[in-house]
Amino acid sequence: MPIQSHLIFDFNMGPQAFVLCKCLIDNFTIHDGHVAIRGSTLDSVLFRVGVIAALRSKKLDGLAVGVMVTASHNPEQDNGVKVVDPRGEMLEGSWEAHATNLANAPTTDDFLAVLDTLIRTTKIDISKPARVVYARDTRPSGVALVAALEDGLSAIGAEGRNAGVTTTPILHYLVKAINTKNTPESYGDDSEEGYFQKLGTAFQNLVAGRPPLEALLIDCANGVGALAASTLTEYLDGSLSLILENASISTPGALNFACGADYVKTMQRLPPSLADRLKPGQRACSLDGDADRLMYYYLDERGIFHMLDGDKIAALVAAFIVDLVKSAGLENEVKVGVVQTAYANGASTKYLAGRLPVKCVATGVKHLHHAAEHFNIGVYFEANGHGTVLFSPSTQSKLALYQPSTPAQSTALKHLINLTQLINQTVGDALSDILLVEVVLAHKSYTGIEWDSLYVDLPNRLVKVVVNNRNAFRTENAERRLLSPPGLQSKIDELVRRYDGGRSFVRPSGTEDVVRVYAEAVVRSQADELAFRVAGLVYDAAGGDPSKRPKEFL
Ligand SMILES: CC(=O)N[C@H]1[C@@H](OP(=O)(O)O)O[C@H](CO)[C@@H](O)[C@@H]1O
Ligand SMILES: [Mg+2]
Repeated sequence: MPIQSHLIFDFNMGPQAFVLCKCLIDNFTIHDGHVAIRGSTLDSVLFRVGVIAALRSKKLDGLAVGVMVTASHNPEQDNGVKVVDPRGEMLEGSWEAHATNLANAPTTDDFLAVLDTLIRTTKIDISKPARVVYARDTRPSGVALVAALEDGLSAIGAEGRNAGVTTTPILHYLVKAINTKNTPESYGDDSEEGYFQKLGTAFQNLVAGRPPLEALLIDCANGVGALAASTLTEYLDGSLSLILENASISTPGALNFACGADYVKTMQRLPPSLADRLKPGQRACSLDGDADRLMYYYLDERGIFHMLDGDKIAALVAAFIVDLVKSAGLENEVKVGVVQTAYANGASTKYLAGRLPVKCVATGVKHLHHAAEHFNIGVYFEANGHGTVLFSPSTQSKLALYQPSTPAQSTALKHLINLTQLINQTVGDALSDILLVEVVLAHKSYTGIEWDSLYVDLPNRLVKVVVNNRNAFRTENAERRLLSPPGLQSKIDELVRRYDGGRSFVRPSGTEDVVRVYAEAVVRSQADELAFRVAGLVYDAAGGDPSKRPKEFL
C-alpha cells in the first residue's frame, strides 16, 4: 500500500523527534501491511499515538493529555502529530523513547509486546481513567488521521475530547486549562472562548490609554492561524486592527506555499503575495501552518525588506520586561533571563548580554523551555520565531502579593500581571506573541524601524552539507563546538580567526539528513565566504566524493 503522505512524528521534543519520524516512515514503508490497522500507514501511526497518549494519561491518574495533528510549516501534503503533556508542555523526555518504540514496532504482535513491557516497567495501572483532548490543523489528511486517533483512544477505553480545527498553542492552552480547572492555579476557561477572552482582556488592559497603532498585516500562511486570528479580532474590541492575508484555508496546496514564517525566515524575503499589499513602513508578520511561529518584517522607504525575527522579538520583549520589573521596584527580587541557541545572531546576544543574563542551549524548543524555567522570568525565542516568556510559579505569587509603594510601581506591577495573562506560557504562540509585541510597540511608541534599530544584525549564512553519516558529527558546549570528526574544529577555529567578527559552528541537523553550517561576519561577502569555506571543510572531513563537491563550497 503506498504511503499517502509524508509523516512527521514530532513529540514536540525538538529535533530528535523529527529524526525518529524518518525511521518511522522507513519502517512503515518496509513493513506496511503488517501494522496497518485501518488500511493506511499513517492511520496506523495515529492509532498507536492514541494508545500512547491514553497510557500517558493513565500513568498520571487521568490528567488530560493533548494530541495535535499537524505538520506545522511543512508542505500541505505532509502530516504529523505532536503529543502534549498535562501541564500543557512538551511530552516528558523518557516518554519520547517509549512512544518511539511503540510507534516503530514493525508488526502488530511487536506493538503489543512493546505495549506490555511499557505497562509493566512504568507500572501503569490500566484500570485508571484516561483523558485525551485532540485537535488538527487545516490539512485535508487530518480528518482521517483524527478518526484513526479516535479508534486508538476507543481501543484502550480513553475518554476523548475533540477540540476541532485549531492552532497548536490553543490545544496546549486547553490541556493546561482542563487540568487546572477549579483549582487555585486555574489557567482559564477550558474552551477556545476562554483562550481568546484571556488574551483579549489582557491586551486591552495593557494598551488602555495608548494611542492606537496602525493596522497590522498578518500573513496567515493559508493555515489554521487565519481562523484563530479572525476570532481574536472579535475579542480585541477595536484595540488593534488586524488585516488578514493568505487566509485561504480551503485552496488546495496553498498552505505554507510561498508564504508563512518559515518561508520568510529561510528566504529572508517578503512573501510574493504581499508585494502589493504592504506599504513602506507598515508592520507585517507571518505565522506558520499551526501558528506557533512568528516572524515580523517591514519594507523601508526604498522598498527594502527588513526582517524582525525571533532574536529581535526576544530583544524587544526582554528589555521591556526588565524595565517593568525595575519600575515596579522588584529588580532585586525578580531576575529576568533570556535563552537562545547558537543560531541567535551575534548582535542580538551582545545587545541582550549587556542588559541581562543570557544562556545558550542546544537547538530544539524543549531545551529552551527547560532552561527558561530556571529564571524568575525566562524569555526564550529561537531565531526562527518560536518562543514565549515563562513566569515561574513563585514569581507569579510574588506579583500577586506585592504591595507597591508609588503609583508608578503600581502601574508597572499591573502591567506585569497582565503580561502573565497575555502570554501563552505553555508553548510558543504566534497570536499571543503578536499581542505581546504590539503591547511593547504601543508602550514604546515604536514603529518597526525603531524596533529594528535596537541592534543591527550581523550578516549571516546557513548552509546544508549532505554527508554519508551525520552521526559522525558530535558536538559540545550547546552545539557550538565539534568533538568529532577529529581535528575539524581546530581547522574551523583557524579559519574563523581570519574574518572580522567571524563566528561559525557546525552541527548535525535533528530534522533533516544533513549537517548544518552557520557563519556570520561583519561584512555580508565575508559571512558567505566563511560559511562556504567551512562547508568545504565539512564535506572533505566527511569523506565527500570530490567529483560531486558542490561548486559553491570553497
Ligand atoms: C537551524 C534551524 O532553524 N533549526 C531548526 C530545525 O532543527 P534542526 O535540528 O536544525 O534540523 O527544526 C527544529 C524543529 O522545528 C527547530 O527547533 C530548529 O530551530
Ligand atoms: Mg509550527
